[in-house]
Amino acid sequence: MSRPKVLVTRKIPKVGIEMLQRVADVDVWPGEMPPPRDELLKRVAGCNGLLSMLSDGVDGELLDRAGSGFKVVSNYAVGYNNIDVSAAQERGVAVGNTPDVLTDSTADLAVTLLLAAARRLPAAIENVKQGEWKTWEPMGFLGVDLRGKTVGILGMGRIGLAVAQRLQGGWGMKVLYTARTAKPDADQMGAKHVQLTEMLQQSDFVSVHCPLTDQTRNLLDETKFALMQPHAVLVNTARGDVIDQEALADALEGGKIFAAGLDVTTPEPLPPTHRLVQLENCTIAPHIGSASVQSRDDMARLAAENILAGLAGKPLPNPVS
Ligand SMILES: NC(=O)C1=CN([C@@H]2O[C@H](COP(=O)(O)OP(=O)(O)OC[C@H]3O[C@@H](n4cnc5c(N)ncnc54)[C@H](O)[C@@H]3O)[C@@H](O)[C@H]2O)C=CC1
Ligand SMILES: O=C(O)C(=O)CO
Repeated sequence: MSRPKVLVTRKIPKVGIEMLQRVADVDVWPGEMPPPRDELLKRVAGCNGLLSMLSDGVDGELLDRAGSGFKVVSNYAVGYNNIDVSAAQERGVAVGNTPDVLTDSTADLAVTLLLAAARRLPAAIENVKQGEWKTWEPMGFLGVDLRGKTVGILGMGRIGLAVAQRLQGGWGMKVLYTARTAKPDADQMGAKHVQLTEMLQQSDFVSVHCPLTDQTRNLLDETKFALMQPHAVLVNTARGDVIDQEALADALEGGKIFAAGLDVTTPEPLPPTHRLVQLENCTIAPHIGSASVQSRDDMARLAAENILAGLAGKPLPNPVS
């Protein structure tokens, strides 16, 4: 009997590739850049499984191109807004992701961005690099403190909760959160479930952790920035499209908020000429939330486990629906 075929759209840690190679013929796209769409469609034809990245659009066209033997898509990410899950379900294709194993690394990065933005660290570092550090400056690089302040968590899931725990435990911060329903884990730590408007009005820091969906696209727009406090710091490690990027740049430029720390943007990558990159009060990382050796190895393992289960016609260990 011939071995199944699996396409992996970028190099991932070898633990995942080796797991797949034990049962399947594995085609790993060799490029550092994502495969262009036509190449992706060409390579997926005749495959039985696809290990995809968050930048690969997995839609009806791709699933049809894969053919009738196609069984499973496993995203190398917890977020799966790049996958048309309904289209997969209609075709009997299972979809999986990699939750939990990247929660701590992403929460750590959110707190890092929050601190860096609050203390204007990138601008201060740039000052040293440019040889502009002349003396101890009483009024230089004044930032905002965290102790006892209020953080609003938009999307109190796994990562949102981990961020809330860090900020409450480390800096005694009061936690507000929005969610469609109250979250027992959050309520247990004393976090308060509120409406988005109240959260934005009352928070000194806002950290975004909801998935990108039709409901959350551009959720933070000009009207929402108008509610925020001028000393507020906004952090986004979820998806760029949850925030209207032009409205964010306006808010940062116009002093409607103090600073932002972003791990995700629209577009990605963000060109160096983009308004947000030019702003001194906008700290941007190139989507590295889960980029620790441990998390990326674990993601590879989980993503491969999903593929192996899907090929065997078994329920995926980490299915999305
Ligand atoms: N920057 C990075 O490298 C990473 C980014 N992510 C992003 O973070 C997101 C969250 O990941 P997890 O915490 O593991 O997911 P999760 O599913 O555990 O948490 C998301 C939470 O958002 C809530 N939510 C959904 N719609 C909402 C809305 N309209 N308003 C308020 N809350 C809403 C959900 O109920 C859920 O509690 C992912 O979907 C992904 O986009 C995740 C990992 C790494
Ligand atoms: O997992 C995700 O959703 C990411 O954005 C990258 O790990």
